[in-house]
Amino acid sequence: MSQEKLRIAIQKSGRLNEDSLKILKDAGISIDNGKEQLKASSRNFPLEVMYLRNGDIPQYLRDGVVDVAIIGENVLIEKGKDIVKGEKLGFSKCRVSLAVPKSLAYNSIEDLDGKKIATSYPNTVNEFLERKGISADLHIINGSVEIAPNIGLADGICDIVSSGSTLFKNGLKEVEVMLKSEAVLAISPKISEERKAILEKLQFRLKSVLNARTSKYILLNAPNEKLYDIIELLPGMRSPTVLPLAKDGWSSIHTVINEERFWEVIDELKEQGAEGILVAPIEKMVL
Ligand SMILES: Nc1ncnc2c1ncn2[C@@H]1O[C@H](COP(=O)(O)OP(=O)(O)OP(=O)(O)O)[C@@H](O)[C@H]1O
Ligand SMILES: O=P(O)(O)OC[C@H]1O[C@H](OP(=O)(O)OP(=O)(O)O)[C@H](O)[C@@H]1O
Ligand SMILES: [Mg+2]
Repeated sequence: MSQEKLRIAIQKSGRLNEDSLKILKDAGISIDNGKEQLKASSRNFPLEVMYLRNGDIPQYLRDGVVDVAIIGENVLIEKGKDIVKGEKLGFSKCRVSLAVPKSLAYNSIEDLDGKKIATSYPNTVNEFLERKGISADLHIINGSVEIAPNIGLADGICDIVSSGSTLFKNGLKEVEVMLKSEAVLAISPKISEERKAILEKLQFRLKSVLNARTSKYILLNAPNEKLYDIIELLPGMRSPTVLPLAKDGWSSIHTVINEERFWEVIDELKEQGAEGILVAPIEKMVL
């Protein structure tokens, strides 16, 4: 059997680390994780894990030192345009935005012309401003960007926003959303054919986990005369399963539904006479 292993980069510590390891675990991949180790192997999947800084990962992918990575899409946009973007992984959702002090009157992007902007994402800001025909003076810093206007370092900032609480605490307001981001799989342009075959297996497993995370298995009881109205609200993977109940004139309907869709139709289901609605998580979903 081939000894070939796929090398994956995971953020060493920070916002992506835990969810990245969790998605691999949910995909049935066990990683022997000595806390201080920078490298680890899976015992049940041909995978070698390298723990790296998120910001360094594009370069490692470019050089082919790692084959694949879990990384914030915003980092790829900033410094990994040549890296292949794979599946979106549904966690670490955020946006990259421009913000200015609350007290500043802001009407349009033109208000930033000639101003000083502090950021860790110079390429993203430059591209955005260029598209808008605006030129600004960028001040590149690596962290605590939101404090810059308060200490007289810049007129505005560009940084990651999620809940908005960091902006709020620093007396800033979000004025332009430049892009939206979440964790993605990123693939080295130098990956070998042999490792690509392992990657395809990994992608298949990740897709099954992601499908399962966004879907629910639902069971409900319905009076037979309402069966078809209820089924219409619940398109299943192929079609819902209908089983007769011991009680005459009633059936049980089982189906798989996107969780958001479930909340959209719940009131209608009840109006149509659905009872005893159970919603259960799905562990894996192979389509
Ligand atoms: N507040 C947030 N909410 C949601 N996602 C976020 C948030 N902040 C950052 N992210 C996402 O998580 C990624 C990692 O962020 P984190 O702050 O842990 O690391 P970093 O400082 O950008 O990178 P490095 O690993 O190089 O130190 C970011 O690139 C972004 O995609
Ligand atoms: O809108 P919010 O929910 O407040 O999140 C946004 C903040 O989160 C990130 O910083 P992080 O906490 O990762 O700290 P860091 O500067 O050490 O990366 C980002 O750089 C913002 O400062
Ligand atoms: Mg951060």
